[in-house]
Formats: sequence, C-alpha cells, structure tokens
Amino acid sequence: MSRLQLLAPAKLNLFLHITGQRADGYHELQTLFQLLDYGDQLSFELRDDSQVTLTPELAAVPFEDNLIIRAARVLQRIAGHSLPGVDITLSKRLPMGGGIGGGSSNAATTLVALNHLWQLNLPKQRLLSLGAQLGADIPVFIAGDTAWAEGVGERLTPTKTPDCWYLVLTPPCHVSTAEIFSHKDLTRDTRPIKVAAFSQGGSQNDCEALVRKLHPEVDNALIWLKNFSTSARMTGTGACVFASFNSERDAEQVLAQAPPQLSGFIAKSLQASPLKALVPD
Ligand SMILES: C[C@@](CO)(OP(=O)(O)O)[C@H](O)COP(=O)(O)OP(=O)(O)OC[C@H]1O[C@@H](n2ccc(N)nc2=O)[C@H](O)[C@@H]1O
Ligand SMILES: Nc1ncnc2c1ncn2[C@@H]1O[C@H](COP(=O)(O)OP(=O)(O)O)[C@@H](O)[C@H]1O
Repeated sequence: MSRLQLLAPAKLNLFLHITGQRADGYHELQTLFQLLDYGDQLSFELRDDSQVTLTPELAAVPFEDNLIIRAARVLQRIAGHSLPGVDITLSKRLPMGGGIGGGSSNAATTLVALNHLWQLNLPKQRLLSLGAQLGADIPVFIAGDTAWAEGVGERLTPTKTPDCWYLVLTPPCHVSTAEIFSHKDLTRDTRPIKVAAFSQGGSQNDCEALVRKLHPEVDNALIWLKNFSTSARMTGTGACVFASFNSERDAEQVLAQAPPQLSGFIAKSLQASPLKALVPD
C-alpha cells in the first residue's frame, strides 16, 4: 500500500481538573477525553524520492515546527535507514489553539500512518511514548479511545460515555496553553476524584474562570450557550466551548440562532477513532 487517507478527530475535555504540579513544571491533571466524529482530513502518499512535503502549509506555523512534520522527522530519525518520501495533504477544519486538540491529533495520525506506510511496525507502546514526547495530548489520539486520563494526560483508561451530539462554538480568539499553565491565578489544587465518581455535575474545567477573565470572547460564548444548556463549558485551555444534546436536530437548532460573530460545528460523540485499526499491539 502506498496511500492512506485518515480523519484526525477532535477531542473535548468533558472536565479538566488540575491536581498538582510536577518538579519539571508540567501540571498533573484528571480529565475525560471525548473523541468526536469531526476533525481534519490527512492523506499520505509515498514518493519515489526521500522528500517529505505538506500541502497546504499552515501560514502561522513554520514548516519544521508543524507537528505533522515533527512527527514524520521522529520516525525518520529512528528508522536507521533511508525511507521513501511522502506527500502529505492536510484539509484543516479544526481551529488552532481551540482546546480541541487539532495539532495533537494531526501528529498522532502522522505517527500511526507513517509507521504503517513505512512498514516500521513500531508497537503501540513505542508510538505512545514517541507521541508523549511531542505533546501531552498526543497519546490519547494514538490509543484511539474516548478515555479517562491522569498524569499529564498519558495514563489512559478507555471509558464509555453517553452517545450524544455536541455543539462546539469557536470564539474568535487564540488561547495559548503555555500562557494559561504559567499564569499565577490558575487553580492547581483540585482534590483528585475517582473515575466512578465522575459526573458532569460534580466536575469543572479548572482553566475556565481564568480564560474567561483573559478572553472576553470566550466569556461571551459561554454566556450565550448557557441560555440553551446549563452544562455548557470550555474544553481544555480554550478557546472552544461546548454543550451536549440528545439529537443532532436539537444541536442544529441552537447553532442556527448563534449571533454572527459566533461560529461553530456539530459533532457526534465517538467511542473509538478510525486510527485504532492501524495501531499494532
Ligand atoms: C491541558 C490540555 C488538555 O487537553 O489542554 P489543550 O491543549 O487541549 O487546550 C492538554 O493536556 C495540553 O496538551 P498539549 O497542548 O499537547 O500541551 P503541550 O504542547 O505538551 O504543552 C504546552 C504547554 O503547556 C504546559 N503544560 C501542558 C500540559 C500539562 N499537563 N501541564 C503543563 O504545564 C507546558 O508547560 C507547555 O509549555
Ligand atoms: N498541524 C498543526 N495543526 C494545528 N496546530 C499546530 C500544528 N502544528 C503545530 N501547531 C501549533 O500548535 C498550537 C496548538 O494547536 P492545537 O492543537 O490546534 O490547539 P490546542 O492544543 O489548543 O487544542 C497551534 O497554535 C500551532 O502553533
């Protein structure tokens, strides 16, 4: 096989508790990663020479910094021999810096797709650890299950969540994960909870209050969405906010009423990502 086309799904953090900070500065957290059936589309086609190309490039991200290229370079370095080149095509739908994991999911999809196309046959555990070195959010996309996560997001327990439809609003601003995690006002001492104790009612997103204060666009989006759903909340370190609905139609009816400055999308909850089938045990 010389060509693969794959969905790089988005995720939501149904809740996000920050329970401490490690000596290296990274934060210990508890979260429930919900995969969605909506994301970027990536295609990979082997070339006769050894070049790696990306079309289109992201205007805001230099080529070698793009997580897609960084993931490809990691595999090239460990192959120990020259590999065929690859043309990568990216159809980007996910807003960047939205807390829905677009860059992380792109990287995970690239690691898994090229492991397959380049016939490296690296096992799942190796891919997970290579992914974790590129970003805290990458392992969940490699493992491919909606999952409860602890540590910095790498200790994953697949978890069944209710089937539902999510309305995700994308406020017109970019929130930097690093900025939020280094802010002095961030809540960092939430008491750990047990998996079984999770219910959306007894949980929160510890970054939400701070991000709402720093970014009025996020605050406004949440105020608007809470008119339709008391469970509306922010995902990750923002900027996106979301609410769940029992049917696609209910979600569509709310999105149709959004003011012009608020765009968004509707996605169905996904228990497992299509990538899973390509990850060797
Ligand atoms: C907190 C989450 C929840 O999903 O936020 P979002 O990025 O999705 O909004 C993620 O785990 C983020 O993962 P990711 O976006 O991959 O983070 P990284 O690139 O590894 O780190 C970005 C920055 O955030 C800080 N960081 C990240 C994760 C973590 N558990 N503690 C941290 O302190 C690091 O200091 C780093 O400077
Ligand atoms: N392929 C990529 N897609 C999106 N962002 C990328 C990519 N490669 C690198 N990045 C960088 O990663 C940052 C975080 O992107 P993203 O994963 O979309 O947001 P978040 O971590 O908030 O969910 C972006 O602002 C961008 O600078």
